[in-house]
Amino acid sequence: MAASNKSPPTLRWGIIATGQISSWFVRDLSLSRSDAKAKHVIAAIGSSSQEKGEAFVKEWIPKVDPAPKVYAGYDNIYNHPDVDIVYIGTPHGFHKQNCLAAISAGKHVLCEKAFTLNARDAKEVFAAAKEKGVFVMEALWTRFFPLVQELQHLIHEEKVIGNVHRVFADLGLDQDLASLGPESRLKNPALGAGTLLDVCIYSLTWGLLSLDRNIGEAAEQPVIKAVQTLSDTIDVASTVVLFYPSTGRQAICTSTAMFRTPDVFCRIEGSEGHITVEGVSASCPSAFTVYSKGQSLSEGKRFTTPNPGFGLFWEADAVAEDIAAGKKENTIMPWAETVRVLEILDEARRQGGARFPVDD
Ligand SMILES: NC(=O)C1=CN([C@@H]2O[C@H](COP(=O)(O)OP(=O)(O)OC[C@H]3O[C@@H](n4cnc5c(N)ncnc54)[C@H](OP(=O)(O)O)[C@@H]3O)[C@@H](O)[C@H]2O)C=CC1
Ligand SMILES: O=C1OC[C@@H](O)[C@H](O)[C@H]1O
Repeated sequence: MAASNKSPPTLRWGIIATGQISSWFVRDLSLSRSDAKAKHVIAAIGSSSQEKGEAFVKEWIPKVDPAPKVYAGYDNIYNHPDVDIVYIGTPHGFHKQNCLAAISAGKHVLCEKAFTLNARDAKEVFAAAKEKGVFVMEALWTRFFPLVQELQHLIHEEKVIGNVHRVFADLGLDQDLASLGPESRLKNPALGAGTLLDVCIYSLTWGLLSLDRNIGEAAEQPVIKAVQTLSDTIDVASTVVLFYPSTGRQAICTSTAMFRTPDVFCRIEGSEGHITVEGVSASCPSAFTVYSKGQSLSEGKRFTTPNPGFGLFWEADAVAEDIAAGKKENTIMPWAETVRVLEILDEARRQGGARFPVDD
């Protein structure tokens, strides 16, 4: 095949919010990578205050040249002439309004997980995006890790462990919620607090991706069984069981705010063996090991791929390629998949009892 001489696309980002995930995201955008599939320009940053925005640039991307323009408030980002796409790193409860504002200004959007507080709101955002003709994606970064792509290939195409029948996936954090004020995004139900939207979404991702090669509308819809441990109205622990009646396969997807999950956070069991997945958390896998039936711990085959940053640049590259190709949604995280996952989360909260004011 002839080598392509097309240069990688350039995407100009406007960042709203300067919290933890935005800091990781801009750091990853600014990485120098020989295999980058896109050139990322951090054009502008919007924060609750000018000082906070400037401190963020100084701390996280001091060497980016030219330095991004910093603004107090988010409106300047939505309307910025040098911004192609708005990255939304606010708490869950603001995602819908931030997305709608960016879309209304004609910008593409990459919005952090959980995309909205419920499936109804996500559908509203996608309807607005469709009408405006812009690209929108939920930043479910884990799905874009080459390691996760490789794992899906080995499970579903090569069937390295035969037929998968059971999955355990956990994301637990020791969050010391008692020390946080009621306004914290981890405590305030109006912001979508609770482990379900914050971290169980990753455990669910492992269950869904391991048990079905299809996503979105093509996926088999599992039966959902859920329980939640509540503190006031937010969940401090959730267990969501996915049950696929066609074959009886099941996933046990869990989260907690009271205990940090050890490195091995997921086990995928099949008729011919099993796979363990490890990493700092289910959001950020670093390796997996495939064991054929009967193999001991030392006999498994370990897979790993280098991650020179936090691992957020893979989704950013995918977005840039999609936008350059004129696409409005991404095939790894299409709109229907975001809605499907939120419908599962809605059902888990209906059964488990966690409520958000927006539900009423
Ligand atoms: N932390 C993580 O590891 C990851 C988080 N995410 C997702 O990213 C989103 C943000 O999470 P994270 O970065 O941890 O959150 P942080 O609390 O660290 O940051 C959120 C930022 O949102 C802005 N903001 C606007 N209004 C409010 C408000 N009322 N309360 C708090 N913050 C507000 C603030 O930025 P400013 O003052 O600049 O406007 C704030 O710094 C969530 O959807 C989360 O699920 C995704 C992957 C990983
Ligand atoms: O997405 C996330 O992953 C890691 C957690 O620390 C964080 O609370 C969450 O938002």
